[in-house]
Amino acid sequence: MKSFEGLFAELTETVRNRPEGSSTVQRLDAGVHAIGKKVVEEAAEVWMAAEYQSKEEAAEEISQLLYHLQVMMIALDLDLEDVYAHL
Ligand SMILES: N=c1c2ncn([C@@H]3O[C@H](COP(=O)(O)OP(=O)(O)OP(=O)(O)O)[C@@H](O)[C@H]3O)c2ncn1[C@@H]1O[C@H](COP(=O)(O)O)[C@@H](O)[C@H]1O
Repeated sequence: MKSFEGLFAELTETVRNRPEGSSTVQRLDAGVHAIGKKVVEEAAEVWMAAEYQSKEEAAEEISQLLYHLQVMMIALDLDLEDVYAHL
């Protein structure tokens, strides 16, 4: 099973190698504004799933929000320690 750290390492590698067809590369190329919109959209989907859908659907939305937050971290050249320092 993938962890937060494992996904971040995978995305960092993906961005370094820029493989053909990577949606992560496309999202990063679209820039911070587009990534920010996706973060807000996924956060709203987490909220709606939490209130009106199943726990499993909420968990899936949360995983997608975590992914888009990691894309934002990479766009801003933040690493895990930069964020963990504030936890
Ligand atoms: N964990 C994720 C992940 N979570 C969410 N998403 C993206 O976020 C979208 C979910 O948003 P929505 O439900 O709003 O779907 P949508 O409306 O079709 O979204 P858009 O594609 O239009 O933005 C998915 O369709 C994916 O594009 C992810 N995309 C990639 N990953 C993982 O990231 C890694 C690298 O992926 P690639 O860059 O595609 O190789 C792989 O391990 C993937 O599993």
